[in-house]
Amino acid sequence: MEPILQVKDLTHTYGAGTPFQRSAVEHMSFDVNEGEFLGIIGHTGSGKSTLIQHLNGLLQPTAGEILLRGKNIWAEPKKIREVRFKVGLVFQYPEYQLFEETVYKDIAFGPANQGKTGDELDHAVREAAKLVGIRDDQLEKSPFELSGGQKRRVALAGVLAMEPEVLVLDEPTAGLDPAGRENLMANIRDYHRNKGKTIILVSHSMDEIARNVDRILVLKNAHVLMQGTPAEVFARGEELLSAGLDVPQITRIAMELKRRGVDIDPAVYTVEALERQLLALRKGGAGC
Ligand SMILES: Nc1ncnc2c1ncn2[C@@H]1O[C@H](COP(=O)(O)OP(=O)(O)OP(=O)(O)O)[C@@H](O)[C@H]1O
Repeated sequence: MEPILQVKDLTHTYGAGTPFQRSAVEHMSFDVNEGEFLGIIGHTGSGKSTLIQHLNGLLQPTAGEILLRGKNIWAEPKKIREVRFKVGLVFQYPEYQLFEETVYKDIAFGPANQGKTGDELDHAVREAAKLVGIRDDQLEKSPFELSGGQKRRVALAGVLAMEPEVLVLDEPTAGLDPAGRENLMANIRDYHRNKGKTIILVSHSMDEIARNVDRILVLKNAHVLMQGTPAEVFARGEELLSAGLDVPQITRIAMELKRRGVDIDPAVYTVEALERQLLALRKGGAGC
């Protein structure tokens, strides 16, 4: 099946032709499959935000292409608005962009712009609110009466209400406490499971990435350093650490056990997988 999104030899240079010229993305290529949950990780300044702003045409490539269902999104620049509806981008700290007087109106802003009216608009708003755990009685409140985590849910609902084919989330859990982070990720996982939509998640947290995604893209200094399933990427734990990146806590423990001579495969990233290996070792030992 054709990938839903293809990034082909993408380069983006800020301030091209000026003394401040800087390439934030250089020759990046990768595909995103329909229904996939892709995680993007990389240290600060590695190019994550620049990359994802190309996926819905907020930034235009200096070189290379973005294909959505096989079509270059800039083939007809006048239609870039449609691309922005199909690829929904939720920025970092999106709650700062809430401005309407009620939660309902804020969620309705995007889908109304898309041309939805009447029952269709009402359904889109209520459905999106439900997906992110905003109750009906909160819809008529001012967004400013809500907690930080709830405000963020409202901003996310505003994008979901546009029913994007691809949802791109830039650090959706930044600044939330551990319970808030896990609650929001649970909503995002449910959305992925129930709607089967493609999600691209940018995160600084290897643990968050490891727990949620099907495939990982690791960026370093404007390039793709590696890509693969979590098992494939974490099998290269030493390389990640020497590139100044993190590994999930479980992988770190497994790597340390391996270093101490325990006969273990360090490419594990879930408690269950580590437990299985340790139990197998114990059984093996008991049989000796
Ligand atoms: N508007 C801009 N003008 C000039 N340079 C920029 C601009 N935006 C980003 N950069 C530079 O491009 C590089 C990549 O930045 P980008 O924000 O894409 O990285 P990032 O991986 O998202 O970082 P973070 O994790 O801190 O959000 C950085 O060196 C940054 O300083």
